[in-house]
Amino acid sequence: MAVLQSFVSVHPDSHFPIQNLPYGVFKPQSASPPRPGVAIGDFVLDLSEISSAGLFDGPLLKNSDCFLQPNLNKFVSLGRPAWKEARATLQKLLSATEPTLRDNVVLRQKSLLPVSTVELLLPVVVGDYTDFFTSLHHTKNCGLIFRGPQTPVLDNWYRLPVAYHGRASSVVISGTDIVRPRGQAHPIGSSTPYFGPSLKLDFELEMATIVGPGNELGKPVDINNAEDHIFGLVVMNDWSARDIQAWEYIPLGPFLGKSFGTTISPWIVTLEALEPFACEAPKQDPPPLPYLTEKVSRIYDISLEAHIKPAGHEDSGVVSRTNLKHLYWTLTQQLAHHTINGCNLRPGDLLGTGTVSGPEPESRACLLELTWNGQNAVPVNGLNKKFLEDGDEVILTGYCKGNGYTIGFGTCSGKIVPAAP
Ligand SMILES: O=C(O)/C=C/C(=O)CC(=O)CC(=O)O
Ligand SMILES: [Ca+2]
Ligand SMILES: [Mg+2]
Repeated sequence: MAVLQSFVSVHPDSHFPIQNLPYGVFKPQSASPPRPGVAIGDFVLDLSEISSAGLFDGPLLKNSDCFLQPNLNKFVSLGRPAWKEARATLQKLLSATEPTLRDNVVLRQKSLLPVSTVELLLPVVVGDYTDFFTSLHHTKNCGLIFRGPQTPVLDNWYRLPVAYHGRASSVVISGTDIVRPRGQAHPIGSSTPYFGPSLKLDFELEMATIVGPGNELGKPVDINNAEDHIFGLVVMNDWSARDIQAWEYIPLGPFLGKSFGTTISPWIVTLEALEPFACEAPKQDPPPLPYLTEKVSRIYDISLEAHIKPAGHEDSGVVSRTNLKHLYWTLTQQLAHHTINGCNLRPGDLLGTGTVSGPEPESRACLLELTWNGQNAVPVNGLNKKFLEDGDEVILTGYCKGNGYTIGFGTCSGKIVPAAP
């Protein structure tokens, strides 16, 4: 079957072919109001223009103002039938054989803008952010490093997707500088804690679910309907100060070692675009309780990479290659578990998967694991790196290789700048 093509020319390696159409929010100029868009090749299609031109003409979206909003929260709240209708409309409008937009010079000039000329913003207002801990490999390694060899993975971990409540106010868009946090730490062998800029600043390569329709307070989401609440995924960096974390986290879990910044990629890739890359989730032993047992248990085959561009360098070097399919708990189990006590999720909520470490040493997805808490160095462009230094930039990316096209997430990047004086 011929691969669907757009009239917009798309490089074969582009993350954004017509098969993808991820959603973001942008400003054409710094003074213009934010509006939703989809990425196509090196362009962004302005959905407020497409909506104002009356081209969302399907039954669910024809009278909707969801694309005239400064964020995607309203659109993601509408649910999968509306998402499918929007995707069908946009795939038709952008296809090589459809004249409506292709041959309308005025509308094309208004609505198709080179992405290099626009400012990308957070795609949703994130009301709440939760971070799970669902890679067995990451959990085992952190357990060995922080708690020693007795019981690196506790029994509860195999029975439920462990998580902590993160901080939504410091979720930032790719490209935002990250200020090195200051805090307390307690180096081994020292009797009093230290206060100052973190000496063990790290990244965590993760993905995150963007919640679509929420659930009412007191009404849990059934595991077999959980997918209806997932709009799509982004790549996420849960920046982590390991020295602050190690000293503060017992007994209540991560706090200031993580709440100083969390970066997400600008484009939300929908589950519809990821469908060809769904694969069977790993077998779970012991079997989960009924409320976590799915009729079909799936995850996605998404290659993930972490690169570091050291301060003063022109090029970046890869430090981790992993895959979302290594996770033990599925995205739907994470979401259903989050609501099982009656907790309500709301459109635009962000659910991090946790660090996506795989089984091989090169698939360890943070410096804590790669350097074994600073005991070893990782080579980056001829340098030996332990933790992040001021001026270092971390660039995360994710993609799925299709037959003749790539579905990608673009990049999720951030540069470390010196701590406040
Ligand atoms: O094992 C621990 O004490 C915690 C390790 C983490 O940093 C957990 C975390 O943020 C969740 C994750 O990314 O998997
Ligand atoms: Ca994390
Ligand atoms: Mg964080």
